[in-house]
Amino acid sequence: MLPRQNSVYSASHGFQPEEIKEKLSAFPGGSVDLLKQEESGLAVLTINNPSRMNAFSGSMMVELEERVAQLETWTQGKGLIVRGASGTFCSGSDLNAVRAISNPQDGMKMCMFMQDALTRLLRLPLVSVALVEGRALGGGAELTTACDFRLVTRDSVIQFVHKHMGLVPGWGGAARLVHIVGGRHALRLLGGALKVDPELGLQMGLADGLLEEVPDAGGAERDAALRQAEDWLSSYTKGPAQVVQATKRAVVSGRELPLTEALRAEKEVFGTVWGGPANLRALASKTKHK
Ligand SMILES: CCCC(=O)SCCNC(=O)CCNC(=O)[C@H](O)C(C)(C)COP(=O)(O)OP(=O)(O)OC[C@H]1O[C@@H](n2cnc3c(N)ncnc32)[C@H](O)[C@@H]1OP(=O)(O)O
Repeated sequence: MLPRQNSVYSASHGFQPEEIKEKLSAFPGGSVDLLKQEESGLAVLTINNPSRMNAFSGSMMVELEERVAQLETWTQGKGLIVRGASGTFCSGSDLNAVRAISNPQDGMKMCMFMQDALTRLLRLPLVSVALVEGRALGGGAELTTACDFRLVTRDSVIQFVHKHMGLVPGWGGAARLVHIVGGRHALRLLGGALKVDPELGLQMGLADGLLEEVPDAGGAERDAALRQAEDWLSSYTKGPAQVVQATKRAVVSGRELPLTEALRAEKEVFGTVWGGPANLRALASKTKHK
């Protein structure tokens, strides 16, 4: 199979996704649900395993990769919200599955598979937001870093508990955390397994916004958090999908590539919108930026 354009690993790194998918599928439970709203160009990805605080079973890891593949081909998409079901984000990998694949070979394969899926998630040409309600622990904390932004609710805690588990992040979370908060804060969060409440998250730059509390508790409050996240995201997803996607592509290049390569990549992206329909419309209407 040809390596995917946005993948981290290929066969030359010993990456055999089909093999690890088969192994992971032996640990079922829960689901990863994708709801695409064609009209608005917004999608909601829900990590859904409430009886285990939305921990990732093996089959959910496989489903996550499948949902990312679906989003990679969504030409009309503009934004993505990643959330957990039933008012909590995600408690990391399912410890029952982890125990069963705790040998080094399977651990490395699972690590490559999840790093690859989450890197492709972050590289999607969509503006992505993790809506963090309740707890985001271990791999759940890593998942929040695979989104462009993090919005948190008053009750939220993001905690890289890996050190307490005798681990370090294995889903790409350490590398991404350093990019988000810098090496010093990343070392504090990983080395101290600090509980990041909204205040600390905002102060360190891990959180991009605190959502308002809505007095009516329960299901209505959870929907209210989703509505608020959609409103927040809509400032960045206004306009044609082609322009939103081009903007995100230019940022991904700038974020990941050395300057000369990033500039060349930006030129390629620029070529996709220069003289395009949105550009011609703006020129014809003599847009003023007051
Ligand atoms: C590279 C990836 C690294 C990783 O992700 S390692 C995994 C890191 N995550 C953890 O260690 C989470 C361990 N769990 C906890 O700390 C607590 O369950 C947690 C999330 C704080 C919730 O506490 P409480 O609100 O008191 O609820 P509880 O403990 O009764 O949990 C409810 C049920 O959910 C289960 N659960 C929670 N997190 C899980 C997980 N990661 N894997 C498997 N099962 C998990 C928990 O065992 C309990 O199930 P049950 O009701 O006893 O059958």
